[in-house]
Amino acid sequence: MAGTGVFEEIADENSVYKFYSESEWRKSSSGKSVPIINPTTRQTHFRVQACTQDEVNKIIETAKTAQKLWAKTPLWKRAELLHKAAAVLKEQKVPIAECLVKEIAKPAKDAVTEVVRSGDLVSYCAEEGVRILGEGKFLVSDSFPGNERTKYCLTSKIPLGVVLAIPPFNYPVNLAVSKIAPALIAGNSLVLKPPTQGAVAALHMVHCFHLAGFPKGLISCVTGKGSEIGDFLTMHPGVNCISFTGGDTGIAISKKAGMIPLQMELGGKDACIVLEDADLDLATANIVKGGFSYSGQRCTAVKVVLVMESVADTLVEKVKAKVAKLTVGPPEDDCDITPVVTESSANFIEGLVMDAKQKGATICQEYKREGNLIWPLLLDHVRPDMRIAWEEPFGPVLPVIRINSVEEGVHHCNASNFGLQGSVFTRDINKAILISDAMETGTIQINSAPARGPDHFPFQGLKDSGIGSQGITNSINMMTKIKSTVINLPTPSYTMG
Ligand SMILES: NC(=O)C1=CN([C@@H]2O[C@H](COP(=O)(O)OP(=O)(O)OC[C@H]3O[C@@H](n4cnc5c(N)ncnc54)[C@H](OP(=O)(O)O)[C@@H]3O)[C@@H](O)[C@H]2O)C=CC1
Ligand SMILES: O=C(O)[C@H](O)COP(=O)(O)O
Repeated sequence: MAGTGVFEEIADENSVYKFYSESEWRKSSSGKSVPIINPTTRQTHFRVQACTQDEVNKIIETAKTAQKLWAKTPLWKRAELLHKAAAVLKEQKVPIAECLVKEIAKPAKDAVTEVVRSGDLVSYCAEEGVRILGEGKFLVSDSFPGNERTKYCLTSKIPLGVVLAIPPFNYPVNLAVSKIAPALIAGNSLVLKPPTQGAVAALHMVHCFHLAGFPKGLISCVTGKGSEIGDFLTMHPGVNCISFTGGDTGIAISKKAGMIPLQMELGGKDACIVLEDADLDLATANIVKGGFSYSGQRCTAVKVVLVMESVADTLVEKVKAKVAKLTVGPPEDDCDITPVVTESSANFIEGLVMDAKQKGATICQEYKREGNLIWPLLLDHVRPDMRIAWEEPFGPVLPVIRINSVEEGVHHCNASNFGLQGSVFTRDINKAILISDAMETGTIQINSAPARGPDHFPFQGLKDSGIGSQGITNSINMMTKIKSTVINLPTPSYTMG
């Protein structure tokens, strides 16, 4: 149960969750709180502190001081603490998962999986950090024209300072630790601003790091609405790096942030191209899993199917049959399709469906909605003049566009503003490689649905889908800077010479 057991101290007497600063759980001096609406009941389920700008200033000041000491902490000790945090996180998977169920309507089993995956991510990050941060480069000067061998250059990776982490609602724990763990192992301090929906699960996760015993001020968590404190945080002169996952907000942040490294993982319109020679059962299974798991609220969800006309009828029939078997209902019952995160999301999704219906798309199932719960829907014969051909619903609604050539499919994919992932189903590996090379996205999956994981794989988006690359190794590298030390010799020196 939230706010009990080891988590007792993180909520106040009115069950308002506190924010985390200087290794203590605190109430905001604003005296205000932000409600978290349960997507299923549409009632306020939790409240978190609405932090003030002064509290943010204090947190960043403390983070700066803490980072200086942390950078002097041996790498193996940093790793040891991360391993401890990972263990506590996994031990506490049940209460944290309960929060995910109530705050973001994540199906019960997936909620537990998110927490366990997060613990594994933290441990892997500790191990990877020990390996890659312990290595540097050694360069000699005589490889560049005109130089003798008089200079030895040693490079190492140094921390950036204070890293600001802003994850989205759909993975408030996993996409938080995917920023926290690399930042910490690399010697940075970390300020987390969790999504409002998902903030309480994130606060529980932060408490696991607290219980692991990280030094005072190294990790902080500030809560409040992104629209109210977001700009203050992202434009704060004390922040040295921003790692953000979310929607278009990230584009706005990248325009406002100062001259600091940015890691942005934004939206996607992941296309799934199905060729005539595809294994249609395999494609069907992946389209349904990829399109409808967590009700389509994944940046890597299959968001448009581009199928060759000759196999389209068969594929659509197979997908329809599988969609009919999806269970729909509350996350507590571990249903496949659960309410989408907010009423405004549900309204947005409905708008896309109505636009497509009005313009002549074939609605394969009856459109049904109760509150935030939208029944899974397949839209066939979608054309490029329909909004759903281009916009991401972030809901259980999947458009199918019938194509007459591979080029048509690749063209549709590349005409999108997004470029996160894509997938292609074919038995011809040569064709698959050519299509993969032609698709302008950060990753192409051959014969499988798009996915971020396993979490050590590089994960990146082109165009409006992001800046930089994630994945454990890339995130650690991104949260460091190269420093060189050059040894200048009085005379040229050649090994064995
Ligand atoms: N590429 C990827 O890896 C992923 C991309 N996404 C994309 O994210 C979107 C859905 O997630 P959602 O959480 O709604 O995305 P948002 O962009 O609305 O929010 C993401 C985070 O930004 C915060 N935020 C809001 N306004 C500001 C601001 N002005 N300054 C700083 N932070 C701010 C939010 O806080 P608050 O909740 O308080 O508003 C939240 O923590 C979809 O478009 C989806 O495609 C989602 C997951 C992964
Ligand atoms: O936020 C998202 O949607 C993810 O980054 C996708 O992760 P997944 O592919 O592992 O679900």
